[in-house]
Amino acid sequence: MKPLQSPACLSIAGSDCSGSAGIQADLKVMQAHGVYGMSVLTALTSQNSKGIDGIYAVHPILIQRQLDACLSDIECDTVKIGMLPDSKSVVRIAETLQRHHIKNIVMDSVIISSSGHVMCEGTAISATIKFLFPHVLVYSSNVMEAYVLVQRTLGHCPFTLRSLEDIKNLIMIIHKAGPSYIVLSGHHVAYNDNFEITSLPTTNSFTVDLIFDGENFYAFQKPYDLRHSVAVHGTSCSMTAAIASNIALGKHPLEAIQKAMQSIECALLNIQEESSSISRTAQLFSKLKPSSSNQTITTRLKS
Ligand SMILES: Cc1ncc(COP(=O)(O)O)c(N)n1
Repeated sequence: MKPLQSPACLSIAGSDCSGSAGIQADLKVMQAHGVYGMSVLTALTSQNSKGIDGIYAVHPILIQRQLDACLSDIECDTVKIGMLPDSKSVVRIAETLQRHHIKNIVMDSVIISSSGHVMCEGTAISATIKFLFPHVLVYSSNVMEAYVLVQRTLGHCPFTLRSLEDIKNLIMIIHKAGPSYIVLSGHHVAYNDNFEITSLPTTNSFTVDLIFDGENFYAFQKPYDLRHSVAVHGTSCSMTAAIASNIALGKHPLEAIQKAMQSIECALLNIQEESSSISRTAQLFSKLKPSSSNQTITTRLKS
């Protein structure tokens, strides 16, 4: 049988020893998409579904060496970036990705975990905006982290978030900092019929996920569901890894984002059905698209 040439994705992220977020989630999602996954570890964490109790950052030089080891050897179609613990790592990563002419960068801002733990130094956020954002193709975030990012970009957020229009303005500010496509998950923000944010959701309230491509907004409205208002551990990592995998498979960024959103929706529905067990979004990807194939998969080595 002729070997199948597999697209390759590199994840730059922290380790979640419990296997739900970070590098471990990314590799599971890439595998489920039939994409060859590589990993550059930025930090070790001790965590599980209940919370994080330790973070140990990898030295920036070792981060750079991991990157060079992968990128000098294997053709890489997409790079996915997650947890970046400090500014020195950000600068090294930005410099190394440019040196290797990496074009498709998909970024998830890992600022505060779903369990409420701070995941990076404040200076890492500023360095990300300055050194990485100008090269980012797709930036994926939730409303809260996007707000923190805008505060860091401008020194303050010039408006209070009261309506969907305010959220769109937030996205426009981020777009000016570099990313070509922005996807903002709004699962924990409830709107009323006038598209105003409400802190007292009713059965008529709804949520909106937004995509911006530099010209148009694409809004995906769905009923507000209290169960979705609490982020499931590892969902944002899985979403970004799915976008990166879809782009590696040759999809246009808009299609890649929408496909990833649909996969996450399906995964979250499965989680509701499996309410007695621990929810792992990344694991549920394997149910959506089994990657079992007897064919040999090869990666393209650099000459
Ligand atoms: C290594 C690592 N990277 C990212 C997250 C964020 O994921 P979540 O917000 O779902 O906890 C995490 N908890 N751990």
